[in-house]
Amino acid sequence: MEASRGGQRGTALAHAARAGGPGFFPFLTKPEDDITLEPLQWRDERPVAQTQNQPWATTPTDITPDASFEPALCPLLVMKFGGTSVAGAEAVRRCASIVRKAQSDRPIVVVSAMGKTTNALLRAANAALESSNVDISEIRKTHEDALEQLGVQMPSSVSDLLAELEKLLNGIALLKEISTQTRDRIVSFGERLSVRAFAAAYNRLRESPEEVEARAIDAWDIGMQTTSGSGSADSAFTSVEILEDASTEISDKLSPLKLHYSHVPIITGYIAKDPKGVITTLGRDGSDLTATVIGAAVKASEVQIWKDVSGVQTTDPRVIASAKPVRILTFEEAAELSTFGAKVVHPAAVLPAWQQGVPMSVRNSMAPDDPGTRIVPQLDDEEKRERRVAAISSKKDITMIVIKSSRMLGQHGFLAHVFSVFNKFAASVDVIATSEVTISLTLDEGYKQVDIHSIERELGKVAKVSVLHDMAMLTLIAPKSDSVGILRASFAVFEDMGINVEMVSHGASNVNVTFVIQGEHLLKASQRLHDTFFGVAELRSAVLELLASTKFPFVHAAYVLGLNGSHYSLDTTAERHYGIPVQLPRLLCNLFKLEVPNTDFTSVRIQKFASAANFGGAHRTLPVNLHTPYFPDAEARGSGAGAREAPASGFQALGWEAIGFISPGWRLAVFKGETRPSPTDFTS
Ligand SMILES: Nc1ncnc2c1ncn2[C@@H]1O[C@H](COP(=O)(O)OP(=O)(O)O)[C@@H](O)[C@H]1O
Ligand SMILES: N[C@@H](CC(=O)OP(=O)(O)O)C(=O)O
Repeated sequence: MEASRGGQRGTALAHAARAGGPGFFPFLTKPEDDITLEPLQWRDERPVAQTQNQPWATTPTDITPDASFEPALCPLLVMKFGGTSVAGAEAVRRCASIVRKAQSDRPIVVVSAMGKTTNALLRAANAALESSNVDISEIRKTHEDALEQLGVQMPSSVSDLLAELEKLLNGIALLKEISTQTRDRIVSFGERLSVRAFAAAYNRLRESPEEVEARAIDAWDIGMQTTSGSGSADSAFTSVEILEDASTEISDKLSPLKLHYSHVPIITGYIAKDPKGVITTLGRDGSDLTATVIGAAVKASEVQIWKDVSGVQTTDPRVIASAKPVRILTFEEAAELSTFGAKVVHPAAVLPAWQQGVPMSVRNSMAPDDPGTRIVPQLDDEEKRERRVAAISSKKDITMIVIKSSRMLGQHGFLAHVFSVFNKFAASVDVIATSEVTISLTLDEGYKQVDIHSIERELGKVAKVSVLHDMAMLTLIAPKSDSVGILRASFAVFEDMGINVEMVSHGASNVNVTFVIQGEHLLKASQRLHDTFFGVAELRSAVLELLASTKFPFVHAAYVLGLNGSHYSLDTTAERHYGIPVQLPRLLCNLFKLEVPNTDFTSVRIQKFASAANFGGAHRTLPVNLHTPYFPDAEARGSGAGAREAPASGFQALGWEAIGFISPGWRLAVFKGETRPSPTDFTS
């Protein structure tokens, strides 16, 4: 946590947190309730791999060995490298050396297609279909160049695969048709090529013949079997499911490595076969699912998802540059985050690891020493205290359907009928709200093509139906226990921006609040919400930094500024008075606005604790602190006695509403309404 970053600042943050809230204004925040999570089978008896890749892992001595655990069996570590992490020779070499360093943890490696190869394969298939143009030069070049730059001779398996791919595309060009199964077969080449290149790169790094060799493996050869069907070309959706028995077979195939780590398996992500031997895919970004299914099957010490970002960020860093890393998430939070649009892990991938209690992490292959994000069953108490909003995710291309019917009034079966229509057209509903006569719900069109017209026509027989296209969903991953403050702060943002919230889903999940708004507002609203929930920590640090570095020649340091809407009327005296850094009141004011939106407090004042003595009674001060209430009564003011305990009512009688504290020794005074204290109220 940030508290460990430095002396005064650290203490202050820890102190503020202890005072009962995550922010500077603990007197205005409600104490946090516990987050309740689904019960999990947490296998803490398993040995945990111990490497520099897992700085948080418990030491083996912390672990009580399970009597049923075969001592000679050592756990395996699953490491998945996404396409962005293996986009070229340099990237592949970097990842191979990350794996090599983790060798003592017996890694099982899962690799995606290099860079954007899956997209290139889909383009090649379309070109063959639509213009009989067979061209694999882009795909060939990606792999040939990488191997050449790695100083590796082209493995015959790679040239064989390229030849097979070309043949397949020629077939499509000739027949002028492509089934979804054939399309899955075409995209499977991406992963089949990349594991062979990765294994070759790994073996090139080996320094002695004793060092274990890497072996490229197609996932179906270790038992990755699904039902029949196909994956979507452009979304995480797939119609296939991994067969229940797959887990036993995967375990049978890979568990011998626990006893004798004979080779580094480099396994294709994303692809599988059905029982008839037809190639299937797990949906776009499906390699994460391959990794967690393997991790769960072998009860891995951890499943690491290596990407090109330092773990999960507070929001998509490509969209909002000020996104920050999230250090820890619960499985539940990670699952909600990816289901509601964050490209963190494949939406289905968290579940297998969660069910088996196998910890996960999201790491950065460009910065392997960065701890990234840990995904764990539960937060500890301190982490819970610090948690407000963990992250924000969003989805565009959402369709909202509003179904109005008086038939709903007091009737049963109406909802069942509505859902039967969605079922008939295989449309999956995301968010839903109902009233006596209206049902509002959203469909994610980006996820899966849905025949909206037919749904509309069918529902139109029993109700008035409106379809709103181009809607967007903004989801805050935040504990339900803190939802009042979060909803208040979010609505303040929407109100300020004049954005209509069409639908809110809150309470259905322990950890998420979802707003449906018009798509055109998405970017700006995400930015503002992100500033609201994640600008605070930065501001807090900046304020404390300034306070720490400010030498107050006069211990009593004020000043006052307006908080009128977005206009800050910085007090003109601030710069001259008491050496207060000119940016401090503004920072403080911004911080206050973020933490306590919709406030009608009009001024903020900072002061040094118990300062009166230093003035020898020559000034007046109001060192009031709601947590340790002090109040200068009439006699005390100007007496030099400084802080005296007094009832807050006296304070309010002056029209001054509240005072909190910033850090030990510093107080923050906040004044309400039109009362604007004059500097003479504070100084002699
Ligand atoms: N909340 C988030 N945290 C981290 N990355 C995110 C988030 N939302 C979106 N992303 C994006 O996801 C990208 C990584 O996804 P992707 O390119 O599919 O990785 P990979 O190829 O490793 O699976 C990041 O570069 C980042 O821009
Ligand atoms: N190659 C597949 C599967 C995958 O998981 O890729 P990545 O790990 O790069 O998201 C895709 O592009 O969808």
